[in-house]
Amino acid sequence: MQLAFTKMHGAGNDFVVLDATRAPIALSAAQLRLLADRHFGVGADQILMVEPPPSSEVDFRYRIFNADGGEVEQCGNGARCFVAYVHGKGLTDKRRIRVQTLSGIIEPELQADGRVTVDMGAPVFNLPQVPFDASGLSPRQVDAWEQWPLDIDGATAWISVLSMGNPHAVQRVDDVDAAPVHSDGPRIEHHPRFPKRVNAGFMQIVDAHHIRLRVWERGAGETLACGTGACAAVVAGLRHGWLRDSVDVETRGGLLTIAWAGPGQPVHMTGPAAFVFDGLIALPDLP
Ligand SMILES: N[C@@H](CCC[C@H](N)C(=O)O)C(=O)O
Repeated sequence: MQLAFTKMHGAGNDFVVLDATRAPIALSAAQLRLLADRHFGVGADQILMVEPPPSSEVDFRYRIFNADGGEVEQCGNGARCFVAYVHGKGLTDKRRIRVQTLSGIIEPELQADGRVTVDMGAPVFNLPQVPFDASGLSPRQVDAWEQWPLDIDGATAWISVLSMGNPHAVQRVDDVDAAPVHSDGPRIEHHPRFPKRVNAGFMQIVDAHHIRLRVWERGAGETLACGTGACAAVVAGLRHGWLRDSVDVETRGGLLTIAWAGPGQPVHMTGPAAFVFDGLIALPDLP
């Protein structure tokens, strides 16, 4: 099968974007893994599939697959690239778009400077909905919100747990460059208390409007930026009283700005979306 694709990135979180608006594209998990493979395929953290709207309520459907081939609910950097893609490829001339994702409707908007702002919806704190199994654990209160003790091979990491449509465990660290992202990240991702696995964020507070963040992503490993991870970290920092209003999130791939007005309110994320190249790949049949 010859497959046309576009390579994009949002703050270094990179994507293979596929246009399934004219004809459906069905790929096996093995084919998705090959597309994402940096040696044998195109290379990407996630594959994004642009599809026709499932109802008149929305303009498009957008599906997200991690590099490991698993379909997931939400992707913040992907949402920005999605908007730049449908606009750049002439699939719509609307600058504000309503998009159906696996975890609900989001509303991204293309700004005049080329950046994209996304209404990511309200964060979810209900633990079974994340999902996180807190049975038998005693939380500690940090300002308005609790942190949970997560046992990692006998050591305790204090984590803030929430969903941005997808699951996140955020911990505060003194120095993000020295954080155990590659050792603890996979342990947290696969921790039995997270039945659907989890994205593990490591956040250094610089000041009340500036954090540095690294994220070990479920199904992709450490990425240069994670949009939902940035939203989750800022929401945690605001609820714990470490941050104020609008916060710049410095990632290894670029800057994201996150604003949140409090529980029940949507999180707004602003950041870049960039085209890299268009291509064609011969994809073998892989069950
Ligand atoms: N890169 C993303 C998140 C992609 C999905 C995530 N790895 C998950 O499994 O939930 C972002 O920018 O939000």
